[in-house]
Amino acid sequence: MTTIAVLGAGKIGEALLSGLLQGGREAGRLLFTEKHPERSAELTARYGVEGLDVASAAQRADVLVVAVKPQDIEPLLDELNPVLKPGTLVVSLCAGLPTSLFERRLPDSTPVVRVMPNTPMVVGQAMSAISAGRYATDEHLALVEELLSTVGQVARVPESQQDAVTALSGSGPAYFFYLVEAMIDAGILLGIPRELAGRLIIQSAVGAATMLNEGDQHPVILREAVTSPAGTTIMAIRELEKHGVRAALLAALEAARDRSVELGRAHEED
Ligand SMILES: NC(=O)C1=CN([C@@H]2O[C@H](COP(=O)(O)OP(=O)(O)OC[C@H]3O[C@@H](n4cnc5c(N)ncnc54)[C@H](O)[C@@H]3O)[C@@H](O)[C@H]2O)C=CC1
Ligand SMILES: O=C(O)[C@@H]1CCC=N1
Repeated sequence: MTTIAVLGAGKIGEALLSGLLQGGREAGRLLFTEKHPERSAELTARYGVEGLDVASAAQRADVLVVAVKPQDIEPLLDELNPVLKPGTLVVSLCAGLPTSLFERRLPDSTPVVRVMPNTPMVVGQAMSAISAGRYATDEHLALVEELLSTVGQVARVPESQQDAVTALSGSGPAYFFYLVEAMIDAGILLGIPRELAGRLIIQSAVGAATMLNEGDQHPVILREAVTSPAGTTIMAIRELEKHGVRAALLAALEAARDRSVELGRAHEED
């Protein structure tokens, strides 16, 4: 069985470890590195997974999953370069960083797969998009696909689409959390106690998501079915249109895509 080491066990690194364990992977086949010792001890206590240094992880693992912030990639690549075993698959979860950066900074012909996951991985509901680097074969892609399909859905995309994907599904959960937060505030405005407002909105979100996921109807049809002539919903929709919410979403996702491009450019030909 493949041994996987997560390099950088922060929010998404932990989501992956916990998702893989829930998906049935043995703790003994998972490793992680973490530069903060207290964080490392906390994760070992929580999941029974061993934390170690980068050189030992590179020796023992078949797959190294890089999950540090894009801004922290340089020192990690410097550390990894001299200790990487030939043929080890490097999987990057880093927003914006192209596979070419890893290929340039790691030993010749290192297979690299770029992934954009998202945090619903902790509940086995991730959306992950994967792209092969220059030296990654179809078998490498299939291995990453198999691994990530235990924690959610996986789509193969050309690497040229990864910045846009980052704006859509990578950051996507944050937009929904933001909407839920704002709608709960609206409940407070309307005099509903916070706990009840939370229940009403969260269950509405779960119900709507299930209809989108399990039914075969377009979101427009589903929204129209709620919008009665001269009813309540159309009054709310008019306000959303008046305040440019659709245009705001288009601009927001464009800004997220642009930031992903910028994060990659910061490491061009260093
Ligand atoms: N948080 C999210 O929703 C998503 C994050 N990502 C990507 O995942 C990566 C990690 O993001 P987060 O988990 O949110 O960040 P985070 O800051 O929570 O985690 C990064 C972890 O890496 C550790 N670290 C940094 N340098 C290290 C090194 N040289 N060796 C060992 N550990 C080191 C840090 O101590 C920290 O715990 C980023 O590149 C981000 O773009 C991708 C998709 C979604
Ligand atoms: O905000 C970020 O940069 C990361 C990448 C996608 C989601 N979170």
